[in-house]
Amino acid sequence: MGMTMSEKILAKASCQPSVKAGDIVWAQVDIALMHDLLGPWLVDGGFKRLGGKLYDKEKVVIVSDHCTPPATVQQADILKFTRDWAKEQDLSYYYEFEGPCHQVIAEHGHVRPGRVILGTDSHTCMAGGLGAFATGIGSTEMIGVLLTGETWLKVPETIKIVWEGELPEGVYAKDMVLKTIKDLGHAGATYQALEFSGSAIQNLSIDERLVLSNMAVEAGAKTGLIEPDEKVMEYLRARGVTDDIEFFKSDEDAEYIRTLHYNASELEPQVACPHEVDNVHPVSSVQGVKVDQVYLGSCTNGRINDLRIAAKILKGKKIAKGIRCLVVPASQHIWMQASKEGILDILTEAGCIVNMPSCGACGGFTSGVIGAGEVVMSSSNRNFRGRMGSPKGEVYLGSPASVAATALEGKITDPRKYLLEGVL
Ligand SMILES: CC(C)[C@H](C(=O)O)[C@@H](O)C(=O)O
Ligand code: SF4
Repeated sequence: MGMTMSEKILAKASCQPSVKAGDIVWAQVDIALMHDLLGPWLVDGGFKRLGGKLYDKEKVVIVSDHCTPPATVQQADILKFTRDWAKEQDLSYYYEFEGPCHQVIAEHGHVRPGRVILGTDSHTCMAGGLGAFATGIGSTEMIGVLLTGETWLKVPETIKIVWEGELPEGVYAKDMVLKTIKDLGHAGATYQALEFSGSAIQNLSIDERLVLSNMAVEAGAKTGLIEPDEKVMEYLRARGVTDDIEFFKSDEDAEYIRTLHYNASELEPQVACPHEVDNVHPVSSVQGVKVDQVYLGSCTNGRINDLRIAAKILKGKKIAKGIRCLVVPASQHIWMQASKEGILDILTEAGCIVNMPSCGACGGFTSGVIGAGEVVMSSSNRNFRGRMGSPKGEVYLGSPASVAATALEGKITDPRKYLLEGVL
């Protein structure tokens, strides 16, 4: 019997010729990722009581992103603790004020096909878009990883998600993943891996593939993998990775617990309505809902391609009166690129506020929180009650194009209206 990508990576990580779904393995961890909010200040006590010696200072990566820039003294204290801890442990890789951790570790070449990446953040699964087995763990579990470089994992069953055909203009990876989550349900893939495949996936840029993997956890999945290809190598080479890299691909006769088939050419823009990510409807049935704020950013959809799409829609126009449009590039690198391309000027002239790369507004941690009764259209990955502030607020999720079109009209709007002349 053949093996899936997850099975192959976990066989390698546990030094076995083969493993199958359901096996419990001791896996060696290639990258242990922590961020400020769920990092050192939580693990330090247990870590020190158990010896306090890191398994490998080259493999532990910390990114301060959730408390940046700090809005309260408590956040400033957490940030300081994190920074001091990274210094005390003499870590080779500590990043702060650069953007959300998942984007930052991808840009710095820490994410590579075949690696096992465990992080104290649920969206660690984003690294699956580059072919890594990546998943979120709790801070307590992280203590064991920091000390030993290993942890036990149950090899997940895999659900295959096949997208064939060509995406129509104005429809993006975000719409694909929202549709997939709608069908799976927000707990429909619990402890299972998603594997995205098919011609529509192969045709996606790396930036777009990362959107799919990022949101795998919103269906409860352990991870969301995409078979690596030459595009992945180009992405890594552009980020200074020169090593030879082994690709782990699923065998033809690998066993899947379930397969879902989709035709991308039939898809229309999708919107997740409050307060669950699987409460997804085509934009045509949600349009007209009035918003107070739009948010374009996050590790899900704050990359350069996302900002380019928004700039295309907003160029030479003004956002609707009375609403706020927060734009947060997903990293400093993306900020600089957007600045070079004149995108930040276009967005600012349209009336948007461009904030520094951070998790701050995505989860209502440091900025952009909403009050009772306020409504947001967001390009992020979660719309849980209270996600961006008041539990009496409402968050809708859509693609960057849907977010930009909504900013123009002040109400949820089909982006194809601005991208395709004469179609709507
Ligand atoms: C703060 C943390 C619990 C969280 C996560 O793990 O995903 C955050 O990054 C998010 O997106 O909600
Ligand atoms: S989902 Fe938002 S809060 Fe969570 S890591 Fe990504 S940008 Fe940060």
